[in-house]
Amino acid sequence: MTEPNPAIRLSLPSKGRLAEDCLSFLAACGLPVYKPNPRQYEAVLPAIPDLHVLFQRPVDIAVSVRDGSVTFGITGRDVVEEFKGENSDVILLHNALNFGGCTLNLAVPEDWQNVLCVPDLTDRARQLGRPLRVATKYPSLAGRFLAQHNVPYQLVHAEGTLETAPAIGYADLICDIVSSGQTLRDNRLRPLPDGVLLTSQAVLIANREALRRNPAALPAARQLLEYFEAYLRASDNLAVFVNMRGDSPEAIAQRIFQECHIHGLQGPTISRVILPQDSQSWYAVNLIVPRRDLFQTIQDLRRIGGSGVVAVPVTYIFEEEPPRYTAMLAALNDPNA
Ligand SMILES: Nc1ncnc2c1ncn2[C@@H]1O[C@H](COP(=O)(O)OP(=O)(O)OP(=O)(O)O)[C@@H](O)[C@H]1O
Ligand SMILES: O=P(O)(O)OC[C@H]1O[C@H](OP(=O)(O)OP(=O)(O)O)[C@H](O)[C@@H]1O
Ligand SMILES: [Mg+2]
Repeated sequence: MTEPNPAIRLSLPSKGRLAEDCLSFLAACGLPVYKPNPRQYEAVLPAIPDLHVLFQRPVDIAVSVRDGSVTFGITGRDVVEEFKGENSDVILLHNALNFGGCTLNLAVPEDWQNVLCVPDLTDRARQLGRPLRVATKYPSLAGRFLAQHNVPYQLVHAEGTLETAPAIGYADLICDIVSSGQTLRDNRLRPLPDGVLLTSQAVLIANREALRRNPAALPAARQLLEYFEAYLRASDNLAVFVNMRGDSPEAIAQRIFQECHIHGLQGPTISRVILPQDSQSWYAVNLIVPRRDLFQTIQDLRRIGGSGVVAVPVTYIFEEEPPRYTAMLAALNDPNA
């Protein structure tokens, strides 16, 4: 096997919520990661042998890609937004990898009865006669949001479980990640409905200058994006096969166009079923349909004479060009960026 190119680095989460889901996502995309030694912070991705895979903390991934020491990274959009800095070289290659979904929220103690929305925080600070102490690991995003909403605030930096800060007494409220909301409830905190700073999920980022400097990284970017896009597009769809009587493929297509809600990606593929003796003509119809439309599709196909509907998962749907790769090339060629 080719040795990885040390200059083309992909950093993946080493721990926390994203670590396992990231490896499962890559494997499901057909890009499994092989870690020769479980204790080592390096690995290979046999499908893209040029890539040198590293493992880092999610925050450190955002920082390493920003600095250019790492070319590509998969981490949460929340940490990318917090750490990318002004006029940064971080470019978002894929903004929705469909795991690590969460929001960054302001949450207050449940018993703050008069605080139901963000503007109420300003009144609360006035009553207390001092800025509100906000515990967070996102000082930049939290500071900007609170300033925009004219809330007098003082940030309290905290590591570990922030949700205990108000009960212990070293902060008044928190700004942290929420997913199911269970951690907030366990700590008698309540999210403010208009206090959502950001919706996050796992994203693929790259360093613009590292890509410009090293054109050998472009085929790796292309392959990552091809597989990610084709896999994510396919995971929402099913391939449906059904046999149908009819005089001709065109006649069956007409019935489908007139009677069905679902027509497939471009249109149905219809091919003749060869029978041992020449009786009636049968045709096999193939369609790609959104998973959520399966029930409707089965009913539609039955109504127009379909029999024996088979539905199977789709692994990949490749478009002619991965749109996000084209967008990446445009971002690299933009002389103002
Ligand atoms: N409950 C959650 N559900 C879904 N995604 C989450 C959740 N909590 C965090 N994330 C995502 O995972 C990323 C890493 O968070 P996590 O708490 O796992 O990191 P960590 O490595 O434990 O960091 P730290 O040591 O600072 O706590 C976050 O930046 C966010 O994008
Ligand atoms: O809304 P929920 O579903 O309860 O999830 C939110 C919690 O998840 C994350 O912490 P995590 O559990 O990863 O632990 P950590 O504090 O050690 O990072 C985050 O920091 C919240 O505390
Ligand atoms: Mg954590």
